[in-house]
Amino acid sequence: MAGAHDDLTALRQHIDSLDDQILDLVNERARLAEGVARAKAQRVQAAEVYRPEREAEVLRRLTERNDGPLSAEQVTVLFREIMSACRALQQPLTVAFLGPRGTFTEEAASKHFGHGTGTAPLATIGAVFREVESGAAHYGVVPVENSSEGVVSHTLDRFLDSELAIVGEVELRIHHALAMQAERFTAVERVYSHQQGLSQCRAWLETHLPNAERLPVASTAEAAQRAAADPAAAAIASEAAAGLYGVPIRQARIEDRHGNTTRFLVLGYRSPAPSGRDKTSLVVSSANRTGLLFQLLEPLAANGIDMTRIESRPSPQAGIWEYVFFIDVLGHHRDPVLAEALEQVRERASLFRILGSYPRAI
Ligand SMILES: O=C(O)C(=O)C[C@]1(C(=O)O)C=C[C@@H](O)C=C1
Repeated sequence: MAGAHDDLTALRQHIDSLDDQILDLVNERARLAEGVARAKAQRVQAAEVYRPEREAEVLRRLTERNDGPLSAEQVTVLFREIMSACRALQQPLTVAFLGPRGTFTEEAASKHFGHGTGTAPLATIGAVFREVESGAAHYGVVPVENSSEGVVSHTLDRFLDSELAIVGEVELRIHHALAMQAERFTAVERVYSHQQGLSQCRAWLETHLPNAERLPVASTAEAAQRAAADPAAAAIASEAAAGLYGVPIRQARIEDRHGNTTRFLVLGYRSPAPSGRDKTSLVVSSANRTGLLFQLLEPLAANGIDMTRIESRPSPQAGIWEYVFFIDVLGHHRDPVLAEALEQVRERASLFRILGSYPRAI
């Protein structure tokens, strides 16, 4: 036994000595980041602290170099937090998100910006846009689509009358938990969640709570708040929301589909420089005519551009049955081939706006 104890002591001493080195190195890195901030401040043009393209480059380089035992995901989480702390030394940033606290959007904002960034919950998607437009927040995070439930149309529509750019995207695996005060499912008379939460757990609810009333509310976090106040209610929410509002989790991971993922957009003023693996979002429209969509998209196909998404929405200005198309393609709008293809689309469209080029989600 004495041998095992000695081993443990020696291992911990070794860990202590590595921790000392890590601490010194992280502080040395932070001093360099402060130097970067001073260098940026001397340039009139590019004074922005947050550089999504540089952060993406750092994370990609390190995950490629990593050969474990830490996973690529763990390395990403660690280095996002290191950069978040370095960024906070340069300038404290505020990120508005679709609240209240405990929403998946808050989780997406923390995943992307790390915990060194201040976050502010806003009640609606429109309010997140306004908070960034007014300068009250530096950036905003809003949901845009879910892998099982489709697009969040309000987010797309809001871009039609906003000057804001897309500066990033975040993908988050969504795990829903059933949280409630009661210990037995038979005590549950109603289940609260966001409409998407109720839909994403439909089969589970049919099996386990067939008789409970399903009540959609504004967010999964609000559902957790309601379950905290009502002993006959359950909430479908994140484990974080259940913990935050003090509602016991009775079953974790009740979503019907295991790959359930939501994509969020990061809103800001200026979209970043190329990172090498980017996506570009645009909105286009034109007077309705035969073959319109084909004509608008033809330059993308002809130039070998990969389209990852297209959504059509009724145009708010034009007559009925006129549409605007929200399109995502791979590449940065400054890449010569994509720039040429986009120019050809612009010539064919009556409405054409690049919403932003930004690093693909990591
Ligand atoms: O390289 C920069 O521009 C920095 O400001 C440094 C740093 C980093 O910590 O690596 C911090 C903030 C930026 O978003 C990108 C990277």
